[in-house]
Amino acid sequence: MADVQQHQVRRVVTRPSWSTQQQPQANGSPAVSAVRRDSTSTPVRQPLRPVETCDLTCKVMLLGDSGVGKTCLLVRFRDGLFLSGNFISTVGIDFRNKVVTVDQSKVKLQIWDTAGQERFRSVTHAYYRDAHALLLLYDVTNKTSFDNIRAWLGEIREYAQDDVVIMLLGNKADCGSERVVRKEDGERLAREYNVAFMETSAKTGLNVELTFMAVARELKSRKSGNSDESKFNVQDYVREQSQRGSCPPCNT
Ligand SMILES: Nc1nc2c(ncn2[C@@H]2O[C@H](COP(=O)(O)OP(=O)(O)OP(=O)(O)O)[C@@H](O)[C@H]2O)c(=O)[nH]1
Repeated sequence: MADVQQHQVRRVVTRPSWSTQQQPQANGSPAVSAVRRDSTSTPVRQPLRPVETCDLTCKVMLLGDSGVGKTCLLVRFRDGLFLSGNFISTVGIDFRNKVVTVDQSKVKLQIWDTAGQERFRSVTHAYYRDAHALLLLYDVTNKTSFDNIRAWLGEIREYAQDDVVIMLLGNKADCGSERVVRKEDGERLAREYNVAFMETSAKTGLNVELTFMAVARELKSRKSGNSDESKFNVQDYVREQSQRGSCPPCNT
């Protein structure tokens, strides 16, 4: 699978960093106050922000060729920003958390941003097995990134759990005149592999919330095993919501 772009600079080197400081306390109680000393050495009590407790933690991985927009999609979802300008390629793997609310339940999404470059593939493979959901991106302005999707799905079959939730995303949908992959081609490929499909834009925010909320809903319904909720189907949900043309309310 060829890397599709050359890059100027490297993003900060990141390593798999499962920091316990970002986890809620085991007993769910709020964190205690910390003591800060000011310039006169008088102790000043500073309340720490309460640690948010969650009903469910899901590991979501972003996959796809280098340059398709994985980091931008994550940043758009988590911070509501678009990283334009020079493309800085991810090195290795990194993760960010975001808590969303699904039907009164707090779902923590641990979103792993992987390097798309081939030389990091062996590093990222090691993380597939733990993932509950995989967002597989191609760039609608880059045919090679689309053609490589079959190879990515092969790797997913090899390294991920059989029941992992997979969503195929055609990113950069805002690039009208540069588009070389038609939406119908993405839909057809998704149907062939029986995975959910959406076109997204990290630049405009198109379908970004919807993507992550659909994943959170699917994983929550699987976890709950509740007869009504277990009827939830991520593909139907995505289809319905995209036809409505708007994102459902998502409380973050
Ligand atoms: N127009 C447009 N540009 C985008 C979009 N998403 C990302 N880009 C641009 O595409 C380039 C690559 O984006 P990244 O998010 O760094 O790509 P990546 O998939 O994380 O790349 P690697 O870290 O190398 O795997 C950047 O210059 C972004 O500004 C989008 O939705 N629309």
